[in-house]
Amino acid sequence: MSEKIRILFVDDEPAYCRIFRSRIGRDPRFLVETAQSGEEALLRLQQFPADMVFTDLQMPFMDGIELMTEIKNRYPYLFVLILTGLDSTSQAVKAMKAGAYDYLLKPLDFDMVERAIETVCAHRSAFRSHATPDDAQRRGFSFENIIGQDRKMFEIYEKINQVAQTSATVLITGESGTGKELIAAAIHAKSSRKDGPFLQVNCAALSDGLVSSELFGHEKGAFTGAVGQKKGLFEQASGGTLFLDEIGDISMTTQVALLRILELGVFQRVGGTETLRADVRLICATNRDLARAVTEKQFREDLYYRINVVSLQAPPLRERTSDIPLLANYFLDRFRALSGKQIEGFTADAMELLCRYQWPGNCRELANIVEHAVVFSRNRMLSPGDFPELLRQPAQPKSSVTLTSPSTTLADVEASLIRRVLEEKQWNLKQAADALDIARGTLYGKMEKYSIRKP
Ligand SMILES: Nc1ncnc2c1ncn2[C@@H]1O[C@H](COP(=O)(O)OP(=O)(O)OP(=O)(O)O)[C@@H](O)[C@H]1O
Repeated sequence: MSEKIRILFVDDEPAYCRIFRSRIGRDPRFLVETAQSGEEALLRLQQFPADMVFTDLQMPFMDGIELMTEIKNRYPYLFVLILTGLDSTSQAVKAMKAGAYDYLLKPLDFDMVERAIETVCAHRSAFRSHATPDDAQRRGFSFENIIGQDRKMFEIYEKINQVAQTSATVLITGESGTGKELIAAAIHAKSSRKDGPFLQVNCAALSDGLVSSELFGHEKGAFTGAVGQKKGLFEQASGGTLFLDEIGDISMTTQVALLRILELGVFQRVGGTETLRADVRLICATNRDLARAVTEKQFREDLYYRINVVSLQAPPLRERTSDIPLLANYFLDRFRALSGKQIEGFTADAMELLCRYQWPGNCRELANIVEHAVVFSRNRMLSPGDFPELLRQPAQPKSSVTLTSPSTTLADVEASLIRRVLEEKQWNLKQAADALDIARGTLYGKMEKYSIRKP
């Protein structure tokens, strides 16, 4: 570790700042700065390019979560760790959901602090490999073109590193737009086959007949239009990796042929008799529930087990909201460069909007929305008005829960009632709490619990 690790410690108690500085700052590997409020921390960060921030949760004015949100907006690549007392662990959970890397209990155990710093450093350096000078400020968050610093993503990176060393067939599952193709490309790039080809095919985009000929090739005259011999992807990808996207959509006939390749390592071109040997690492992806397709007899069970030797699940974006600012800025950089516009960033409101939206189309949808905003915005900062109305709509119309629906739970009803009363009271918390006959703190807690926010 040649460079010193820069740590900003934020706590409104000066004594805590002193202790932290003297205990952690005496380690030659670390450089420590302290701040006694969220506002001071933000000022400090302008001069002190920290690698990580430790912040107390409860502070007057700007609390730890507000500070973290602001930091994530301005410096999406920064790791934030939250310090909390035993009495406020529920807040710590909230902080984790809002993107904290970890939380530590107060009074601080400095061995734990050191371990936390070392874990952050390990993650940073393990995934730093592809940083270019332009990426400098995003050190550690790009892993083979995959952007993300949520824990779930680090788990993916670790798994990619592990499976890349083997030749096992990998099944990547996850909703559309979660980056399955990037993960497949990363496995290839990290593997010993990296100098060989990486080819991919979207099975859903091809008709049944075409999939077979695309994968295995065909002989001249094998079918109408087969005017010459054609090598399939299994031959073209020899020595490399073949990525079969939307594997759940292939026909039973193709499933049998694939099974043969996986079991015996051989195949034949369509219309051919020659048995060819495949030297290809196979990575498959699907956004379908393949296990279910197996039970419904739409997918062969034996093939399912063959392709599912190692499985990797790409998390949906709504489950790693802490990555939204990072990704939004990444896409902004990309499209700003293409458009030549001088857009500086996102307003806080705009970022909040992006972080609150559910992203059914995941990273692809985020990329599209940022691109659209960059193309059409006339402002230096992207603001809520630059984004589609869709983002401003509440996730679900919770205020209209059908009480007779068998799936309605007590929590649904409570959330619905709270939302309705808040709307009636124009989001005046005191009046709403009075109307519901609960304390304002309780109302606030329930709003947190059900993610109810003023639109
Ligand atoms: N973690 C990420 N970092 C950077 N870009 C991402 C990330 N995840 C997805 N993207 C971008 O989002 C788009 C969709 O990603 P990708 O094609 O890998 O998703 P997918 O899961 O394979 O989708 P589908 O199931 O629809 O094929 C691409 O432009 C990709 O570059």
